This record gives sequence, C-alpha cells and structure tokens, in this order.
Amino acid sequence: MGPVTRELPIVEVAPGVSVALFNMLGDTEVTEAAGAELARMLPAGVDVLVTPEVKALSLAHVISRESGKPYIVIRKTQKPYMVEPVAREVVSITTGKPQLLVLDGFDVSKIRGHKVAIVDDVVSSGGTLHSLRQIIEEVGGEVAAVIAVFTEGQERPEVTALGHLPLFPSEAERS
Ligand SMILES: O=P(O)(O)OC[C@H]1O[C@H](OP(=O)(O)OP(=O)(O)O)[C@H](O)[C@@H]1O
Repeated sequence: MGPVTRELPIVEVAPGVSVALFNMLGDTEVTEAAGAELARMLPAGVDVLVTPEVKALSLAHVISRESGKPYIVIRKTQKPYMVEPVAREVVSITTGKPQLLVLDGFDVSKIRGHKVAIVDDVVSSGGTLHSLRQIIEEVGGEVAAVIAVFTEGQERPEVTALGHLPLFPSEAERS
C-alpha cells in the first residue's frame, strides 16, 4: 500500500488450500495507508459504508474518516440488545465453518433507500460478500460498490481493490 510493504505468511486454511494471510487488525500503518487510498477510490454517490466484523473494522473506520461517509458494522454474533436483527449464515475461506452475519435492526434505516459500499479486507471465496449483499438488499439498500484491500483466488472485476492475492496449493498437494 503506497510505501508500506508487508511479508505475508503462507498459512493452510483448509486441506489442500493455503493463503497468503493478510491480517491488518492491529497494524496501524497498513490500515491508515490502505484506508486513505481506498477512500480516494470510493465512487461518487455512495451514502454509507457497510463492513463485517472483525478484521476490516478499522479499515472501514479510516475510509469513513477520510470520506466523511458513515459506516455500519455487521456483527458475527447476535446480541440481546439488537432490535429485530437480520441474519445470514456464511462460510469464509479463513474460518472454514459457518459464522453468522447479523445486522442490528437499529441500523436498517441507515441502509434502506441508500447506496451502500461494502468494505472488506479481502474478498476470497466471495461467501462473505454474497451474504452481505443479501442482507443489504433484503432491507432495501443498493450495493453501489465493493471495496477491499485484496481480492484473492479468482479475479473479481466488480471489486475495487488495491491488489490481488493468489491461492496456494498446500505442501501435501505439491509433493
Ligand atoms: O470471501 P470469503 O471467503 O468469504 O473471505 C473473506 C472474509 O474472510 C475473512 O474474515 P474471517 O472469516 O477470517 O473473519 P474475521 O475477520 O472475523 O477474522 C475476511 O476478513 C473477509 O471478511
């Protein structure tokens, strides 16, 4: 990202599949650099950012600060204080088992009738993106942009990203 570089460790996330693990959580320098760059790439007309917890949360904060657009966090646990939550199950490449994506009903009015940019750190299998889209459209929002630091695996022209990461065959597959 700009002048900021990182070596990414290769980590096996499923039998036969390894990724270059990009974890920006707690990395202020990367988060600030990527957030500033992605904020400049945000298309005109976007009203609100929507991000899944947790690794992309600080990225959304920086893009929000830089662009002046508010952001909403889709949680991965349903909380007792939520009002009529809207939930979808998802399996992401790095977690490999079902997780929940939950929109607090309190935030629905900030999405309904608005143009939304989905913000994530990585779009890989697309499972998280698919479920986020479903939730946003179910409550009457329009996904106007998808913003990520990296796409991974397959090319995704619909995603505005700073770079692309390959998937790696695991050791056992190579030998
Ligand atoms: O395109 P996909 O295959 O769905 O993968 C991308 C998602 O996976 C990762 O989250 P993860 O499940 O690791 O959760 P975390 O951010 O809570 O650690 C990443 O932050 C994306 O949200």
